Amino acid sequence: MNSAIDNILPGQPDQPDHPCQYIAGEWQAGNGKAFASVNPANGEVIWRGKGADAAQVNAAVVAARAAFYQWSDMALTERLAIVEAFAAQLTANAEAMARLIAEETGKALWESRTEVAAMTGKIAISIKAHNERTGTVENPMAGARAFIRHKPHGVVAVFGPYNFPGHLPNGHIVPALIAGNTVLFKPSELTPKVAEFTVKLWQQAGLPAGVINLLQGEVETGKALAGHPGIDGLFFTGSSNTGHLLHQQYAGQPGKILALEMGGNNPLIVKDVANIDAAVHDIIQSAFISSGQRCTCARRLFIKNDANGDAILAKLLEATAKIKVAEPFAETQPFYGAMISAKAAAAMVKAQTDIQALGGVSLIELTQPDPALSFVTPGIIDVTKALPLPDEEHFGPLLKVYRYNDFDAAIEEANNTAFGLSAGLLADSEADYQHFYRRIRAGIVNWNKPITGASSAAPFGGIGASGNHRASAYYAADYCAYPVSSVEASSVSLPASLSPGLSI
Ligand SMILES: NC(=O)c1ccc[n+]([C@@H]2O[C@H](COP(=O)([O-])OP(=O)(O)OC[C@H]3O[C@@H](n4cnc5c(N)ncnc54)[C@H](O)[C@@H]3O)[C@@H](O)[C@H]2O)c1
Ligand SMILES: O=CCC[C@H](NC(=O)CCC(=O)O)C(=O)O
Repeated sequence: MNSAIDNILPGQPDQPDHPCQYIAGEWQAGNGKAFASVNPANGEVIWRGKGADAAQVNAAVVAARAAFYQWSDMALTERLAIVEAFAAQLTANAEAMARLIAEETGKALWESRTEVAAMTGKIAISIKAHNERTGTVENPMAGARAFIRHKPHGVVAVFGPYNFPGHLPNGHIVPALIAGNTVLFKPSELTPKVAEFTVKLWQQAGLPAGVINLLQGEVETGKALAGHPGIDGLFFTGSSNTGHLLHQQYAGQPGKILALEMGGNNPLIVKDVANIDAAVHDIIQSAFISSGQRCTCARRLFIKNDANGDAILAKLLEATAKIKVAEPFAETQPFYGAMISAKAAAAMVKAQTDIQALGGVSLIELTQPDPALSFVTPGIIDVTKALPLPDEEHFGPLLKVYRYNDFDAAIEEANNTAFGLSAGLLADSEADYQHFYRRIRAGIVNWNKPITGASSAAPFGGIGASGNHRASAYYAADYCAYPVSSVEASSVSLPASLSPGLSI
């Protein structure tokens, strides 16, 4: 196989019918609806293709099923050699992948590079997690051997979001393959180009035909895959709305494993912090990184109604006004680039207008300078007098500020959400943190650190409307395999004494 990068780059806009589906080890054109990927920073179409129709979804499920025994029967070391070859492909093509992510998502190049690093880092972490969490244990037993082992589910579907088109699907795909599953990958329709490149790297790594299948397309493709009776599990990262639909769809099917990684309406409380610049840094990293397009981003900031709170807010406004927002490839890199689409940017402007109508007072107005493009400047809005607000995730750089007098009341309001992904406290007092930790309900709880930038070496997931108790990242190993308990002896033998009432 030729590893020259020209041979593995994804399709271009002048190839509307290019083979963008990868089924049974063959690239083929989609037979479904045409769709396109747009560079959000300049509005140019960068990729065109046709979605997979129901017959292609079925063919991919059949291919994944056919490949399952070959893949799961392989020695773990053999599977790992291929997964590590994928890591090597990623490393060799890291800059191309980072540029693609920046081009397709609008994410600043510096940050896109960190996404690729997270993808590569995922390999060693997933191998460690597989061995640690789903390895083999032998327990002592007289006259036999007792084992705890783990088996792959079979054929699993992976659904990815647009905001980390490489790293987050990779966070399901890598542990699923290590465990011995075969995979059907349905990426976001907003980022098909990154998905195509990723799967080409798997192909280059020597993954056997059918072990990974790529099904590109819009919502119809997603529905056809999620509803296909031939899959054994579905690992989803995306919005809470879609996750809830899938949860309903999977009701009454206890035999299928469903892992849902969804959004949040994440709180960050600030209380009595001496280092105001550091607090402001952590607030900005929490609220505005990736133009606020991270599931972990702080959406609600609770600031104490005192002189310290006033000083932190004043500095926050000053620093936010200076945040550089620009083209992802700008020579002097911006803090963040474009949002995913002009439509998403306009939705943030509308969210702000709606909150203003409910009594919110903008301290810094979020703006979309050019309605044809996807750039938005960060906004901060005081909602203290606008409560109660709808409990929604606004997936962009709009931070809602609540001024509070009482710490417990602030924690109560922080918990006043159906979501429960990330939460944080910036405070100098450890006793305050211990109290906060005991009361707050979230899957990620940080103290004096940003609430974004979670480690792949830790579990990553939320409660409530944020997830279904199947945390990803380090704990992804858990949902990629099921435990099997075995008692084994090399021959049958009569026990030394028979149970009462039995004679043989
Ligand atoms: N908890 C996490 O780990 C995490 C990480 C990243 C993003 N997110 C969340 O993801 C969201 C942003 O991503 P998004 O807008 O791409 O999510 P989305 O829910 O719109 O799409 C996710 C995937 O689901 C597919 N899909 C959409 N509707 C479907 C349906 N009815 N049936 C089957 N498939 C369907 C899409 O094509 C896509 O592949 C935000 O809410 C964010 O908080 C969560
Ligand atoms: O947008 C949501 C993901 C945000 C990101 N989380 C991770 O990268 C989790 C780690 C992993 O899955 O390996 C963040 O916390 O910024």
